[in-house]
Order: sequence, then structure tokens, then C-alpha cells
Amino acid sequence: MSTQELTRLDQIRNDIERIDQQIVALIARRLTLCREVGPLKARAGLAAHLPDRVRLVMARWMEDATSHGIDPELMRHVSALVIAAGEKLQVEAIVDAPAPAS
Ligand SMILES: C=C(O[C@@H]1C=C(C(=O)O)C=C[C@H]1O)C(=O)O
Repeated sequence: MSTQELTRLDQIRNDIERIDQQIVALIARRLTLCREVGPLKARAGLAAHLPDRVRLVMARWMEDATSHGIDPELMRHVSALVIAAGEKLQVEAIVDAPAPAS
């Protein structure tokens, strides 16, 4: 491998690591919002898991994947994991939430 190629490999790996940090930060932000929505939905009598909404959100991830030229099946799996993690946090937030003043 030439010195030029080794330099390029280093650059690419640095870019990948930066992107990984951004992905984690964005997922953390999304999960924080999902947690916040839990008690609001509970007060509105809505379940943490809403199948119609999940279908819509997953379809959007998959459409976006297609428009970026990547496999929508990858995003089906990723979105399912991210959504399930958010729903778990919602349930925990509902259990932890103080009872509303009547
Ligand atoms: C965040 C919500 O709650 C759940 C999580 C969703 C998500 O992570 O996108 C979508 C629907 C619900 O199953 C919501 O109702 O908007």
C-alpha cells in the first residue's frame, strides 16, 4: 500500500468515527424525546406502542434509505431496534412519573 493510500485510509477511518459519534448523539436525542413523550401519552390515554404510528415511522426510514441509495431492509432493522428502545424508555418514564395533581 502506498503512503498516499495509507493516508487516505486514515482519513476515511477518522470520518467514519466522527459519523459514528453523530449517529449515537442523534439516537440519544431521539430517545430523550421518546422518553419525554411517555407521560404525555399516558395522560392522553395512549399506549407506549402505537402500531399504526410505528408502521408510518418505519416506512419513512425505509423510503429515506431508498432515496439515499441504501438497502431499505437495513433501515427496517435499525428503525425497529431504535423504536423499541424508545418505547421501553416511555414505559419506564410512565412508571417513574409522579401521579398528576387532581
Ligand atoms: C414516540 C412515540 O411512541 C412510540 C414510538 C415511536 C417512535 O419511536 O417513533 C412511534 C410510535 C410509538 O409506538 C409516539 O407515539 O410518537
